[in-house]
Amino acid sequence: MTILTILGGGAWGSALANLATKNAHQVNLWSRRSSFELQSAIADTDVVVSAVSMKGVAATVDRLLSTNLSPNTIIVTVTKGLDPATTRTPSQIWQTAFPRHPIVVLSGPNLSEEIRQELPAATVAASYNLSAAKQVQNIYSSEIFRVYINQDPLGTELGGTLKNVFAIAAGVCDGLQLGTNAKSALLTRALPEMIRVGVRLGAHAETFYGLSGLGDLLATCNSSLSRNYRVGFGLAQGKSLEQILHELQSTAEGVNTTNVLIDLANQRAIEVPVSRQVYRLLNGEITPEQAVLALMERDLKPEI
Ligand SMILES: NC(=O)C1=CN([C@@H]2O[C@H](COP(=O)(O)OP(=O)(O)OC[C@H]3O[C@@H](n4cnc5c(N)ncnc54)[C@H](O)[C@@H]3O)[C@@H](O)[C@H]2O)C=CC1
Ligand SMILES: O=C(CO)COP(=O)(O)O
Repeated sequence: MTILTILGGGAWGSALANLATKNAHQVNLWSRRSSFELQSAIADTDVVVSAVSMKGVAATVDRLLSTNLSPNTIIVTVTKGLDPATTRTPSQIWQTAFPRHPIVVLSGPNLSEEIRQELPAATVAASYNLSAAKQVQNIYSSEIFRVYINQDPLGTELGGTLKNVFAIAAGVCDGLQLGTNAKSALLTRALPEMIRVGVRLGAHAETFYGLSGLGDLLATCNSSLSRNYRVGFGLAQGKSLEQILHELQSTAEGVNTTNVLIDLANQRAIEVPVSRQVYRLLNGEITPEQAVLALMERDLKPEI
């Protein structure tokens, strides 16, 4: 039996707590509204899982730094976002704050509502520390949750993060009823765009063809369970971003990720045509129809 402490009691943190409990592990679920102190939640813990949204990562890191976490504790991050201040990923933030702890990224096509219903799913535990990735694989694997491992945490994390931008675009595509051809073209062109960004940031291209890249892209872009998809769908219906986010009452990381991604793309001259239209749409510069037209009228070029 392993003792886990899950930080963040939102949709994903709760689902991950259930998965671990069903595997007979001891789980402490802590959130900033908990009545007990973080120090007591992490006493004797083997694994800390950070399941807070991007806007809570810095504060959660600070809180954990103020505890006396045992140096052997594995830190798992499941946040799919980018830090607006530094453009860093959550695992990079955790690794900087806890340089001696093994950091594992857990990411894949894992819509929390389906996991809650105990439908079968697969995911990836990725770390530079293979032994830590294997421990997380063993902790979480079950007949309903199949966990693979790899040694590209950055690529694994960026797949789950960047696909949210395209999930917004996919929601627009479906909301405007553009058809199956358009949707297939969008998802296919999304993948090289994710790879272009990922490789420039130091990730391996192959990782994006796996569960955490293509897998999560397909799941999120094809499901109305996805909050990011619902953002795009709502924009296509003429709703304001503010209204959509108010109705969601939950985290849609793609909005912040798009803004940070465009900053990064501008700084490093990375070509991100689809993301750029999502950015212009989210920032009220164009309508959904104009975004589609802008993509169709780009200069003609070879496919690869
Ligand atoms: N829901 C899903 O299907 C999946 C979500 N994720 C990722 O997991 C992360 C959390 O998502 P959800 O649980 O779905 O979101 P949620 O909106 O249900 O919960 C967000 C969590 O973050 C915490 N939080 C927010 N701001 C905070 C702050 N300033 N300080 C401390 N804690 C703060 C909240 O208390 C809550 O526990 C996101 O990055 C999301 O992309 C990853 C895989 C699946
Ligand atoms: O990352 C997810 C599924 O893998 C959840 O997607 P949303 O955040 O768009 O709901």
